[in-house]
Amino acid sequence: MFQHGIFRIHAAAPPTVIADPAANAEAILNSIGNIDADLTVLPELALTGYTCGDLFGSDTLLIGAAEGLMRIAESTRARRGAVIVGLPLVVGDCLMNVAAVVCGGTIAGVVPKSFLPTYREFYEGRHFRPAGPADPATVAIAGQDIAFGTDLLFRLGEAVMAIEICEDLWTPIPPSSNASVAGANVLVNLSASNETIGKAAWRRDLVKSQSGRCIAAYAYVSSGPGESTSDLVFGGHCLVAENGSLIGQSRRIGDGRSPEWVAEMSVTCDIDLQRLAHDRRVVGSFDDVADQLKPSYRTIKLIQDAAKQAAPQTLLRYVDAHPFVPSEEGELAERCGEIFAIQSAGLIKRLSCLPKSTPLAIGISGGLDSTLALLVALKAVDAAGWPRESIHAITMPGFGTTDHTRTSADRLIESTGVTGDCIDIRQLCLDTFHSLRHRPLGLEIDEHTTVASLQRQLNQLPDDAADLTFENVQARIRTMLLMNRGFVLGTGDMSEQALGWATYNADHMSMYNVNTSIPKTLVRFLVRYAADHYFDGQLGSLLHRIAATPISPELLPPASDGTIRQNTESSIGAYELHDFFLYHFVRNGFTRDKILYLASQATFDQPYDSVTIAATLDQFITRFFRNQFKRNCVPDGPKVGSVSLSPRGDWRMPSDAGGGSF
Ligand SMILES: Nc1ncnc2c1ncn2[C@@H]1O[C@H](COP(=O)(O)OP(=O)(O)OC[C@H]2O[C@@H]([n+]3cccc(C(=O)O)c3)[C@H](O)[C@@H]2O)[C@@H](O)[C@H]1O
Ligand SMILES: Nc1ncnc2c1ncn2[C@@H]1O[C@H](COP(=O)(O)OP(=O)(O)OP(=O)(O)O)[C@@H](O)[C@H]1O
Ligand SMILES: NC(=O)CC[C@H](N)C(=O)O
Repeated sequence: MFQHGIFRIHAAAPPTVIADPAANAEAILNSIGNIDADLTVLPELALTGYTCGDLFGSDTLLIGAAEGLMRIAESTRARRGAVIVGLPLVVGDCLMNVAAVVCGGTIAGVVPKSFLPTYREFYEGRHFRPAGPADPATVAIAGQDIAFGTDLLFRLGEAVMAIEICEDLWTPIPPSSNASVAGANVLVNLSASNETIGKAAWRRDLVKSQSGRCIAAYAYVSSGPGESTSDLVFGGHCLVAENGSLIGQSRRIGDGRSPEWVAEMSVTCDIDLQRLAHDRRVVGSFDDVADQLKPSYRTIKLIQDAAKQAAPQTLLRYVDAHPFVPSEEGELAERCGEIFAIQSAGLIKRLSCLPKSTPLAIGISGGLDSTLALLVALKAVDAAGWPRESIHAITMPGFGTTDHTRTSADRLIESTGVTGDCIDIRQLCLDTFHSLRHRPLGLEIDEHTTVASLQRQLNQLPDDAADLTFENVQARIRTMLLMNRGFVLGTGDMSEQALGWATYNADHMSMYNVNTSIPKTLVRFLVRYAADHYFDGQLGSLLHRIAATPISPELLPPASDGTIRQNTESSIGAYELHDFFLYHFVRNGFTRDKILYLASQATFDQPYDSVTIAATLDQFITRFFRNQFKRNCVPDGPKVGSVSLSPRGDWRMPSDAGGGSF
């Protein structure tokens, strides 16, 4: 068993020899012999082949299948993990289509198929009896009584496995639905599902949606092309899904890749059982149906030799370094389009509650966040039929404003047809320092100090000069000016809120914040998307220039060459790390150790060493807890994704909770 709740599943459709159990057992053992997995799943009736027809009536075939099962069971004495294989089994006076679970050298239990397809190309009812209330609780195999029934769950470490067989999944209420409510988190399907046009997509959708509905892993293995092709062709489609997402799938006949005939299909995937457990706890409605469940389930604990439990350390699961930014271009564009539409729709509705053409005030810094808010506002006023002039885009240069962002801001305002204004806030700030008797960055000021003289002195300060009041006064003056101008559109993004990287009651406050649920790592892609799809020409190129600007609050003076000195990421750590932590901390509820482990498996844009990653995570956790008081009074704004920090909707936490133990 891996650490951190990682459970490895190998799903395989080995070569099949119709009606030759010994050959099939041999092929299975050859196929899975070197596989190191917690669970190996093989197809429906894999020991005989699914397409044996009336040969299922042959004693020779049935005895051979039982012998094949014993061989596979024996092989698990020397291997890690459980194996689940399909075979025909005599139960009382009938023949049943079953899945046998073997582990640690023994047969742990047998689960029969509940729903037999006997329509169109299928006629299982001719050979088998479905599971039913009269089924025995045990069945004799090679002189041993083995647990038998659809009420069996198999526990291996943190995994609780339930089994269904092919058609079971294609019914309105698959048996795995009840089993999941009874505690199963790994649902297994042994299948023989032939390929016809469009069926693979349907099968994949069923697997994905059942894994999502049951908040579980779902492993599906269909018979391979070695089955008889008298009438049907089987593709060997193996799929593993986890809570609605496909984690991996094998090749299959008809997948459009050559060569078309592959004897053996398989896929190996790592499932995250801790993530599933977290999601089940969070979705409180998940087991509301529990008291309507039929008879209780029997749980069989699988025993394996302790010496064989050590697992490989290389994770097969892809750990996305940028969970908020899809790496595939098409998916990224689709996501940006959807998010931009949600942001605009949120604002359009809010506008509908205001007197027409109320001034919408936005502070335009030339940075990414305010640009995105402006673009959303443009979309919203256009859609609401308000004139663009109702947007009041105001630049408010201060002591730290650089020419680069100032120029971007001016050009942005010019090229969008909004009402523009520029208010130099420095005199107001100087007056405020006087009133507060505050020495900005330690500099002496008196009645002779002018904005120009103060700016000169500020520009000569060393790079490490710091003064929080100096920064906050500028931010608060800007907000005061905006608030007296109209309905203020907030610009702060979700990552800033997570870290508390905003001045309380300044850029933290607004009347509506369209960026409230946008992670920082996605902002530049949203701006680029808008540039490419809605605002082409000159404005489009300007937006691309803005998208390339370093992230900075520009509250401290620029460096002597006029460039941005205060780089946010060098103060608080890289946003790509913070967004990674935010996703796993809030969305998945993972521990510090688990987040560090996942970070060690991800490929970030920058090559951070483990010390930097750990230190940045500590900074994230400390800031996240310390700054809940800011999040507890944020303005309304649209949620766009599963991760959201709204104190009304998604993340309710006392402001005085300590993060010491996290
Ligand atoms: N704020 C945000 N801004 C931009 N992107 C954001 C984001 N939060 C998550 N994302 C991204 O969205 C993607 C999908 O997120 P992930 O956490 O995997 O989301 P997932 O659990 O797969 O759910 C996808 C969507 O379906 C919804 N869902 C799923 C299952 C059940 C229910 C229900 O109501 O019962 C709803 C869920 O709320 C979410 O909106 C990820 O790439 C994630 O990083
Ligand atoms: N020079 C400025 N002129 C007008 N508004 C400003 C100026 N500087 C900051 N603001 C306003 O304050 C908000 C927060 O500024 P800050 O620079 O701290 O954050 P930011 O997240 O980097 O924002 P942006 O990416 O928009 O610069 C900005 O989004 C903007 O609305
Ligand atoms: N073996 C089965 O139960 C096959 C039936 C299933 N509906 C399929 O076509 O894949």
